[in-house]
Amino acid sequence: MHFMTALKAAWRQRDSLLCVGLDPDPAKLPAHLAGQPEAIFEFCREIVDATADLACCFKPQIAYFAAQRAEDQLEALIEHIHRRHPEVPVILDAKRGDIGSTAEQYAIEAFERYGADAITVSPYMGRDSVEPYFAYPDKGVILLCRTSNAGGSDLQFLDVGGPAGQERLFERVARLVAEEWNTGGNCGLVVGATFPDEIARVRQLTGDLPLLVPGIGAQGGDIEATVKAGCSADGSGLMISSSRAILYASRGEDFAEAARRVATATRDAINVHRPT
Ligand SMILES: O=c1ccn([C@@H]2O[C@H](COP(=O)(O)O)[C@@H](O)[C@H]2O)c(=O)[nH]1
Repeated sequence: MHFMTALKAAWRQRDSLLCVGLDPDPAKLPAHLAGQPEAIFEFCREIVDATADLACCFKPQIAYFAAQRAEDQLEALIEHIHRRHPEVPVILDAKRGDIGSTAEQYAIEAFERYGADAITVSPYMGRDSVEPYFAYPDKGVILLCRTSNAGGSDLQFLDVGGPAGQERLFERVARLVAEEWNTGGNCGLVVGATFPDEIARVRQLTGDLPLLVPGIGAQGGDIEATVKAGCSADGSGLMISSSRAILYASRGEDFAEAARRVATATRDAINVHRPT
């Protein structure tokens, strides 16, 4: 199924714009799992099973798995999500960016090895660097636009000119993706919840394009401001991502129940502000 079709169905069926981020940090795993050979998989599997009915998508961050030589556990986790929760799409947060021939390998890794439904990608090497991902017509390609970190402004706020004589780099990215690169209808953009004014600007420039919005929870982004700035006309359009606040709600044996409680509260806090 096309990533966008699956995402829209998950938004609707689950009545949720919450993306559950899967960033398994070995230093924060519950004590009873630490040291076990498949600890990362087991931890994430329990989180996934406890939150799947609350989430419009899952977002494993590849660095947390690769750093622990746990790519096999990432493969097993995505396979588990597809088998047990086939209606919840998986975004591999990899932020890849390289010349076309190397991007082809990254695309094989994300979509064929891991079986991800979508990937995050940097747009800064230009169109030919993202085309290999577009060669997979059913897969989502989510491009960095206005990232959630403060230092994102160093470059993303640079004035690059443009039709009106003044345009910030993230605005150019938003326009380029919405107007020129999204010919297959499979693009989205990353815009941080820590910058609601920029979310509103990106929404203004991109119509109904799906936005992946990290930065609530541990990074302190404002849920109400995010939802009001970013929802599309039909009250969807957002994948609002939270990782640490959900994953580490408890370090005890009740970690999955605690994660479910936080995920439920986050989904509800988002829904309160959605236009009806
Ligand atoms: O601009 C960005 C792009 C990606 N991320 C990723 O999202 C999560 C955020 O984790 P929290 O624990 O919810 O803060 C993490 O995987 C980042 O790599 C981002 O934060 N900002």
